[in-house]
Amino acid sequence: MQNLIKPEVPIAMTIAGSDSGGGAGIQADLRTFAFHRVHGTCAVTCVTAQNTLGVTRVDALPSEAIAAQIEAVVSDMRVLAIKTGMLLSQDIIKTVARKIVALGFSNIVVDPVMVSRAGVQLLDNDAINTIKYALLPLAAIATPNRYEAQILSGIPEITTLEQMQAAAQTICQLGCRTVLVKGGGMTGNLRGVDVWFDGKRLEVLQTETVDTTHTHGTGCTLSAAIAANLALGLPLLPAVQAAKQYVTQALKHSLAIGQGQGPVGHFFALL
Ligand SMILES: Nc1ncnc2c1ncn2[C@@H]1O[C@H](COP(=O)(O)OP(=O)(O)OP(=O)(O)O)[C@@H](O)[C@H]1O
Ligand SMILES: Cc1ncc(COP(=O)(O)O)c(N)n1
Repeated sequence: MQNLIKPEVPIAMTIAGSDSGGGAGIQADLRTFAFHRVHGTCAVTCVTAQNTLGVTRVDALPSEAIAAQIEAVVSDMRVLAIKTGMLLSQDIIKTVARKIVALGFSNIVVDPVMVSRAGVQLLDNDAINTIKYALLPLAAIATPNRYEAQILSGIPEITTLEQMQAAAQTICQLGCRTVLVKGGGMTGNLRGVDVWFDGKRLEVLQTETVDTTHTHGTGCTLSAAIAANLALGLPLLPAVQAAKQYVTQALKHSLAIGQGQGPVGHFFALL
């Protein structure tokens, strides 16, 4: 039988939390990597008890356990891109940042998970500052949502395209190579419009607005798809553009499962 997995299959890693409901976090990231034919590895940072209605409990793993997972993978496999997701505590963020520095990785996608789409702050202020000053400067791209962009840029309320663009420019000054301010949480005709900035060039990324409430996991899926595309060798902007197309398709095939916000459909091409 033909061996379908090529020995040179690209490898990516997600450093993120587990979502028991399977819609976001590690579960969404690994499905996204698989869709892109990228071998997915992971370091689990925390375990959430979560479903389509929300999170009922979060348990963090010890920082040493997270560092050991990263070490086990990178000491054995050639990881080409990493994405970070829910890092939960200042201690975990510092551990992950130290590991990234020590390994000298550059294809780092930082999804600065701090505030849910509903606007609920998930991290304390010390942890937020550590993301801002220790992790973001290591990022090839940071992907804040509307609320995270408000915190990172200091713009109190982002409601217009001009404010998204100003936020992207300010966040870039924190030291990340590029930034994508995501517009899933915007309203009206800005819903689903993202702004990308690389220090010089501002791009507005728009596909189509998908009219669905089943949007759980869009942020995780987008950042994982960017990491997969970087592992596949795409330059930054094309990696983001392709990832946005993927999320749009996944949203169009989102799953109306559970009683709340269902997840996006990662494997639409197989349906
Ligand atoms: N209804 C939609 N139609 C089209 N694109 C969307 C829609 N909702 C979100 N997106 C896109 O999904 C991607 C993720 O952005 P979003 O702002 O939803 O991130 P997030 O808030 O981190 O995600 P989550 O809601 O999962 O926490 C962005 O590219 C955004 O434009
Ligand atoms: C474990 C975990 N990580 C991240 C998110 C946010 O996900 P998203 O912003 O994609 O909805 C989540 N709900 N659960």
